[in-house]
Amino acid sequence: MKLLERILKIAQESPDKVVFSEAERSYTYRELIGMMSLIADKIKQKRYENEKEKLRPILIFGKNDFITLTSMLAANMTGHAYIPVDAHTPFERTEMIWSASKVTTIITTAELSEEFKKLFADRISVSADSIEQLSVSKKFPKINLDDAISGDDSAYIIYTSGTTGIPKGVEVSHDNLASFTNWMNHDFLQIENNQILSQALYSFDLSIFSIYPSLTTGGNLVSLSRKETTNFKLLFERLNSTVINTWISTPSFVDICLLDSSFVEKNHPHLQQFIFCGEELTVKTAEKLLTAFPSASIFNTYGPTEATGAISSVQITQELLKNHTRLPIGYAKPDVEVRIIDGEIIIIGDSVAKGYYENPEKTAQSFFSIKGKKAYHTGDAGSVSTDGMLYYQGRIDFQVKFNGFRIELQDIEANMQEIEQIEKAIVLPKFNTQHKVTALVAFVKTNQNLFQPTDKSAMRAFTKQLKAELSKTIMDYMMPTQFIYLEELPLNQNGKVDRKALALKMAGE
Ligand SMILES: Nc1ncnc2c1ncn2[C@@H]1O[C@H](COP(=O)(O)OP(=O)(O)OP(=O)(O)O)[C@@H](O)[C@H]1O
Repeated sequence: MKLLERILKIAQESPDKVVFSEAERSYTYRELIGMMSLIADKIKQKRYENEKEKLRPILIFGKNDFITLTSMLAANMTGHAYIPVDAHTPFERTEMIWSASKVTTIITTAELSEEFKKLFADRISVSADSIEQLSVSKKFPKINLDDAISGDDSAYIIYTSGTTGIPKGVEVSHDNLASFTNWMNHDFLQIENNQILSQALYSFDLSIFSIYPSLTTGGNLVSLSRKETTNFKLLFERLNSTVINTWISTPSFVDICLLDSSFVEKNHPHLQQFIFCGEELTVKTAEKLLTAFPSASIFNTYGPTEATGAISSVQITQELLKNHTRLPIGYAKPDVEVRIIDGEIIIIGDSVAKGYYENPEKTAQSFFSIKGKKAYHTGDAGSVSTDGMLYYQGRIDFQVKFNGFRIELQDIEANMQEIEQIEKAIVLPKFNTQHKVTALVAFVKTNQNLFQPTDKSAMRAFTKQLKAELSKTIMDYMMPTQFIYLEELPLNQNGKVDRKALALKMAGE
C-alpha cells in the first residue's frame, strides 16, 4: 500500500481527528486531505514543455507549517518528489539548490523578499488563507491517488551541506521511506493518539521521524515554529501548555530544554519516549534526561540522510549508562545489514537511498552494491559487537594527523565530556597555509557558574586541573593546545553543534 493511501485511509476513518497543531491553531485529517487536493489541483494546472519535465521534482520553499507539509504531500500525490528548502535558507544556498536540481515547478508557502521573488519568478504560491476555503465545506474531499508515488519513485530530495560546501541532494524513494516508517511504527513505543513533537526543519531528514510515523498511525504532529525554537520564553510557554508523548530531536536540542527547571516529568507526565538522532548522544545528556524523566524510554538512533533517517536503535537504560563512556548506537533494523569494512560503517539494504540527484560522480564515490544489494559508505568509523550492537567512533573526516600521530577528534571530546565539570566539548584542528595541523583547539561548555568569563585566573586554574584530569585518559599527543570556554556552543539550523561556525571563530581568534 502506498504511504499516501495509508494516510488517506486514516483520514476517511477519522476525519475530525487532529493531525497537526501549531501554537495558534490545529488542523484535522479532513483539512489535511482537503489542502493536499487543493494544492494538487494547482500543480496539475501547470503546463510543461514535455513529458520529462512533468516528472521533475518540485522545490518547496516554506517554513515548518501546515501549508508547507500539505504542499510536500501534494507533490507526492501528483507523482513528484519534493525538495524541501527552509524559508530561512540564505539566498545563495537556495540558488545553488535551485540550479543543481533544475526544478521546473516551485511552490512557495512563505513571504518572499524581492531577490527570492525574482529567482522564483514562475511559482505556485500557497497561502494560509486557502485553508479557510476548506472550512466552508464539511464534505470529505474527493481525492485520487492513482498518480501518487510508489515503489522506486522518488519521495523527496534533501540537500545536505556536504564537506565541499556544494549541496548534494540525497534522493530517497517511496520504498526507502516506507521501510523507515514501518520500522519506526513497530520498534518504538506504540502510543494511541500519539502526540509527536515536530521540531526539526523539513529540510533536515530528522523531520521524517515525526511526519510519516505520525500520519500513518493517526497521530498528531505538535509543530514548533522557528519563532518558538529560537526564543526560550516562547519555547517553554508552548512546551508547558502542550501534551507531547513522543519527543524527537537532536541531543543538542534537548540539552537546551534541560536548562529549564520546568522540563521534568512532573510537568510532562505524558512524555513517554525520547528518540534521538543526528549527532552523538552523550552519557551526560542521557543521564540528565533520565533524572528529569525517570519513567520515560530513551532511544538512541543512528543513520545518515543517505540511508533514510535512521537504521539502528537502542534503548538507553541505566545499565547501559553504567557500562559505557560512549553510548552504543544500536541494532540494525531488520532489512538492513551493517558491516565494518576497514573500520568504516557500511550500510547495506532497503534503507540505502537512490543516490545523489543528478550527480552520478558523487553517487559513484559513496554508493555501491554488495551481492546485488544497495550499499553506502557512511564515512563514520565504527565497530559491531558479536551480538550485533553497533558502536560509533566518530567521523573518519574528523581524524587528523598532528605531529605525526593520527588523532580522532571525537575521541578527545568523549574523554573530555567524561569530566564532571564539562557539559560539552568540541575539538577542532587549526591548520597552517600548507594544510598542516598546527594546534588542537578545544571549545568547552562547563557546568553553569564554574567561573566568570572575565575571571582569567580562575579560568587558567581550571584549565590546569582539566589537563591533569584529561591526561589520565588520553595520550599526551592528543592533548588540546588551547581551551576556549563558551557559555553556549552554537547550533546550526538542524540543531546540531555547528562545527563550521566554531572553525570560523577559531580563524578569527
Ligand atoms: N546517534 C548518533 N550518534 C553519533 N553520530 C550520529 C548519530 N546519528 C547520526 N550521527 C552522525 O550524523 C551523520 C548523519 O548526519 P546527516 O545525514 O544529517 O549529515 P551531516 O553530515 O551531519 O550533515 P551535512 O552533510 O548537511 O553537513 C552520521 O553519518 C553520523 O556521523
